[in-house]
Amino acid sequence: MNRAPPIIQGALCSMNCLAALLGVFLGLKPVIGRDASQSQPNFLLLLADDLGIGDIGCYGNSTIRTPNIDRLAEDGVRLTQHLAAEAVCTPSRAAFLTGRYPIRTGMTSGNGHRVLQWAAGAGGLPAEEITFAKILKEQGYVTGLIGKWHLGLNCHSSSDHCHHPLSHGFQHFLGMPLGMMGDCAVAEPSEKRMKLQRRLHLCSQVAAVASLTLAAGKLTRLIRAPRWMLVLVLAATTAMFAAASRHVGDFIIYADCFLMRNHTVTQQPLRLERVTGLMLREAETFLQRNKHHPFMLLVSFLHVHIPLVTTEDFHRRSKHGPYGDNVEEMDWMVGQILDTLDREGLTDNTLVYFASDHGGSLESRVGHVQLGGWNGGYRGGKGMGGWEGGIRVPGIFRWPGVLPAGRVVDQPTSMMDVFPTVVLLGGGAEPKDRVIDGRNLLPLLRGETQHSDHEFLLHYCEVFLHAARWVQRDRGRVWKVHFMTPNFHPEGAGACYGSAVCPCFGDVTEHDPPLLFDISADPGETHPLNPDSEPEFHEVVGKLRQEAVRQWSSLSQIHQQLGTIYNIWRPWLQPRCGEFPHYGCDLEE
Ligand SMILES: C[C@]12CC[C@@H]3c4ccc(OS(=O)(=O)O)cc4CC[C@H]3[C@@H]1CCC2=O
Ligand SMILES: [Ca+2]
Repeated sequence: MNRAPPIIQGALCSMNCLAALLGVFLGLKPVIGRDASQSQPNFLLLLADDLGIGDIGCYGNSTIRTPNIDRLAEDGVRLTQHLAAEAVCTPSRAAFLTGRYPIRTGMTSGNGHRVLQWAAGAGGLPAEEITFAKILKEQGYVTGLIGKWHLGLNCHSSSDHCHHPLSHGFQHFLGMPLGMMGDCAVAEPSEKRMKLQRRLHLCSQVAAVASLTLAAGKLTRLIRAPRWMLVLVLAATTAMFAAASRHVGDFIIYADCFLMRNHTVTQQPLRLERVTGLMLREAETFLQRNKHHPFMLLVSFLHVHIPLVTTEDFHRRSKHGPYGDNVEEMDWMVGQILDTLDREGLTDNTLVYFASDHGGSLESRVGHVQLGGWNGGYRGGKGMGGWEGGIRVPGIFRWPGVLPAGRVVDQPTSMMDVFPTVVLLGGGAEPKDRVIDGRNLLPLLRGETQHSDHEFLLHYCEVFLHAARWVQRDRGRVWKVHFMTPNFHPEGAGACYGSAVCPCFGDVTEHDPPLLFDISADPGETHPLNPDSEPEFHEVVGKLRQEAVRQWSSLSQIHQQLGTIYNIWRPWLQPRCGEFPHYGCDLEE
């Protein structure tokens, strides 16, 4: 790495000293040079599922009430250009936990699968990947995960738990190994059921046509077979597929929608009406039990993913239908957890972080009722690799006395930055044997620097590079180019209505020259620049192309964990409780 010449080092040193003095003036405690064993802060990480950045008050929403999240921002630092590494769940969460782009960890695909699709699939976060939970555990932290995982479960048998949270540094787990889905409530819109049913119908139609062809062959004496055999084949295939497609919904509820407590399946199928209370109670007991010990607790909400499971108390409370009710309930849950932190005297020594795994889903709607989130003034949403609405997420940090209250940071930051930030604060070190793409956020959060440590951020959709961002520090500008964008349906609609998410390849437009935006001046990506309007067009595009090639050549060969063979349902990997023929259980009180 290049070292700065002595004169600049001197200047940097005095800048740091000034920043430190300013910190003391503002009442902030120094954090550098702390004795890790005495002052390891606790970490409470709160992660929403599918929440749009425009859905909370402190990011501009004036109709959904989120007083608890807003207070977190008032008392801490709010990031306005905080970015998920991908616009869907599995790759984004893998990057969050490892600090690495999903293309490095294999937590992506090149075939349209996008996320892990079955709890009984074989793909998942590889054992050799290092999560911040693993490092913090080694540093003496008690680590816990409550809620959604979606990073795999088993490799070879239904209980090897090779990808389970407890194999990745978490010591306590209560939650859904896959995550909440529309199909967990047999509700509309469905994410998997409809597609599976469509496939089964297609199969039954093919079988019917084959049987009819046989019949015709027999009638014309071209094929020899007894008539009863034909009738039987025709009836059996259509009955089988009709029955199968009718029971697909029940099958998914059983196969994917269940709770695990550590290594045991404790509720199958999940009892939707009880899960919010269960998660809250678990968070409370975790905080009480570990208040005398450094801890890291990740509360990975099942809110605000469809089917928008909301308790009776919050029904029809918001002005935004079932989605708004669900956001308001999640905000209330945040308040309950923060209250516990207060009651247990943990607030001052706990760094709290709040974010969403990616942007709100524009396609989640039934008729004209919108069931997905709103991404403020940003274009696009969940599943769209490059457009800002899919990847720009809320990002709030609070640590009283250490981080300035009410600070707003507009610089680009990534959810991958949480990895080095918590690892270093916890007294650990970043792994040296692999590329870590995240950057320590502490200097930026404390105001010791005004600049993002990222010069480039690349925005992949599966393995396809859809867009890239360059922070041109000397000019204070943030550029973004789009190499590919999804084609919307209907044309110009702003989303891929009729599908769960937009595709990453195939039905996309490749831009040559790429679309260029000055994100600092045009965050809504409304005015693409061209070589005539922007003299730096070719320089910026060239720079970003060069970075894309540089990063591509730094990758090593790796198995795609979301590829088809790892991402299909394997009966022998199916976690279950109960005994044949009475599968299912409820061991949670
Ligand atoms: C439709 C699909 C199966 C469902 C896949 C899906 C499910 C849940 C998602 O939400 S989250 O990212 O976990 O929060 C996202 C997706 C996106 C891809 C969907 C799959 C495409 C092919 C297929 O059969
Ligand atoms: Ca999600």
